[in-house]
Amino acid sequence: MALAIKHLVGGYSQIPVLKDISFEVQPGELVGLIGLNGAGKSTTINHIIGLLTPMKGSIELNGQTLAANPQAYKAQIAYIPETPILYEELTLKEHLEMTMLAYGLDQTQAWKRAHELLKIFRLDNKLSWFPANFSKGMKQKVMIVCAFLTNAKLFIIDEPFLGLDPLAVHDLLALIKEVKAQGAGVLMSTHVLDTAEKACDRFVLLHSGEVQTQGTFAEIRAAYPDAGASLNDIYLALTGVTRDE
Ligand SMILES: Nc1ncnc2c1ncn2[C@@H]1O[C@H](COP(=O)(O)OP(=O)(O)OP(=O)(O)O)[C@@H](O)[C@H]1O
Repeated sequence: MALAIKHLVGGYSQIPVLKDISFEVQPGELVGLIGLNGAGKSTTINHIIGLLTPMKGSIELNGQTLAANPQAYKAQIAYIPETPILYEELTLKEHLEMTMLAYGLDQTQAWKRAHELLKIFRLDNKLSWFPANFSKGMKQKVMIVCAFLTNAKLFIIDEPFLGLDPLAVHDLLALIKEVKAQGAGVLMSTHVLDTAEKACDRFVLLHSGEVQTQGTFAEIRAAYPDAGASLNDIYLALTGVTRDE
């Protein structure tokens, strides 16, 4: 078991946004977190990374909880937010050094890995650049490089496909495959359902703060045989929206 969310009720104030959510992400598995705007994807992620505290239910990561052992829990997670969060006063090199320090990585090994990742994302000649000089996609790539430097057990990636060029999407999917093969779990929220259909091992479909359905694409298609052939069709049918509307 990597991530286990059980009966999570949560949100931002007294009124819960998430109403009794349960799902798991197993080691070596890429799970797609799918849902309309406002369905509760970011709220779920905010609970997993510890920005929000559950009102009810539990979140465990390899047996650790945030409440019992915050350091051990957080050390297992690498998070790539939808909107890149970088420090304006730090260079790319300093961002990488900070990640290495924060995760207690061996500098020699980590720099070897960093150079591979920087080359993949064509940032290898930009180590002295500040975030102000990067485009939005380049900032996203910096966050990807920092996340994949770590030996995290769980990667959480919030909508990676909208700001990245097709080559970077391809390279990111290859990296995900690599960390999955090493036993990490990956939870990815996205609206790009055709890519998700091909890449994800399982799906959790959220609707109005509830898990509407979950399973592999084959399982979901078998459960809703009349809903359509693609994840996009099934999702539109399940949320009650037709293509003609
Ligand atoms: N900071 C906040 N304070 C109060 N309510 C919030 C806050 N952020 C989100 N919400 C509410 O929580 C609900 C779920 O929002 P959430 O951001 O989790 O959706 P989402 O599935 O990530 O949507 P999107 O696809 O637009 O990113 C919405 O009703 C939203 O209005």
